[in-house]
Amino acid sequence: MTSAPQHPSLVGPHDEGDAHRSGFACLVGRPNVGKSTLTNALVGEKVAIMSARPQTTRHTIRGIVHRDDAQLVLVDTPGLHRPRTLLGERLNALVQDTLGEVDVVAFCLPADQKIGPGDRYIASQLAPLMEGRRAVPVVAVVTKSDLVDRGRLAEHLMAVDELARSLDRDWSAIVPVSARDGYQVDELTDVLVAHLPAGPALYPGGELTDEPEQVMVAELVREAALEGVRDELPHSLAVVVDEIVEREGSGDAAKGRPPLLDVRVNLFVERDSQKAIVIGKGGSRLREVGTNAREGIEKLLGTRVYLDLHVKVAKDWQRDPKQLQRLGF
Ligand SMILES: Nc1nc2c(ncn2[C@@H]2O[C@H](COP(=O)(O)OP(=O)(O)OP(=O)(O)O)[C@@H](O)[C@H]2O)c(=O)[nH]1
Repeated sequence: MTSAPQHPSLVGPHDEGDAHRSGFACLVGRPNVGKSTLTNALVGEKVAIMSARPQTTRHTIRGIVHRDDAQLVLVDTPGLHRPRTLLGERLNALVQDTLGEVDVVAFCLPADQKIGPGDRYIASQLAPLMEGRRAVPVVAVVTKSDLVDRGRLAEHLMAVDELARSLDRDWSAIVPVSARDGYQVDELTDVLVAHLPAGPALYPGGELTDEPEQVMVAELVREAALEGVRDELPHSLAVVVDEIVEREGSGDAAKGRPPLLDVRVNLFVERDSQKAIVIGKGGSRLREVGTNAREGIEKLLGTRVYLDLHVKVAKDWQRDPKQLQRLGF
């Protein structure tokens, strides 16, 4: 008796239909629909910063799904929303640019919420991308399926189908998933991979993300700085990493002592009153922010970190194009 190979895809030559595929997928959807959680479930490790509150994902964070037969690069976009400030407009422009370049778009609609104006707005933005010679396929992903029973899920799937029809389009597929339970996450990967062109891996093996370390460090500091004061500083905080440098002579490979990194970070707020909130009485809050953020940064970079935080006031940075550029938006 012969036993089946454990990894069939590793054994034997690929025939034509089995060619290695690689490319980009972009997750879009209203804030809080589960894009970051789904990215993490697909990639299998925590790469994007998650939050119970909407709109913390400001940067395009990519995770990479490595398989023997494919490499899928995921782009987790900031929530596509109606622009209110210049920053909002920039984010939307960024989203549109990203969408035009990817091989497939995954449009996330949560199972536990009726389709609303926000979803319709995004669908209307996607519609033009879905036609013409360079049409981008859009897969409708029904997230958080674990929160509803089968009957409601079936109803929701029909409503999602109807949403495309109302725009005279068709989704390439409709896939219900639960990132929490892992339900159909692999199936979704299969569906997305099927839309990628044949090609070699775009990024080397073990690499999980091509997001510059600096952006991820900034996200960790931003998360820690907003903890507990989001209502007071909703969108008024920008975080920029000034430098990450290894302290000379700090590491000793022979003794297994990792080097110490000096990480210098600027936090920009819009008003003096906000600066006071971030710093706290006698600097107590800022110290706490530093401790919490440092823990995450040490995990991310895999070494000891000395975190140096500076809070600065940059008036009305959200509305000023020059300031925005300086802050990396
Ligand atoms: N029950 C359940 N909850 C989920 C699932 N996926 C995400 N959530 C929760 O939904 C909330 C929002 O998830 P995120 O992944 O941060 O949503 P997002 O779309 O990335 O949000 P933004 O960054 O604001 O655009 C979090 O509280 C998650 O725990 C799921 O599959 N099932």
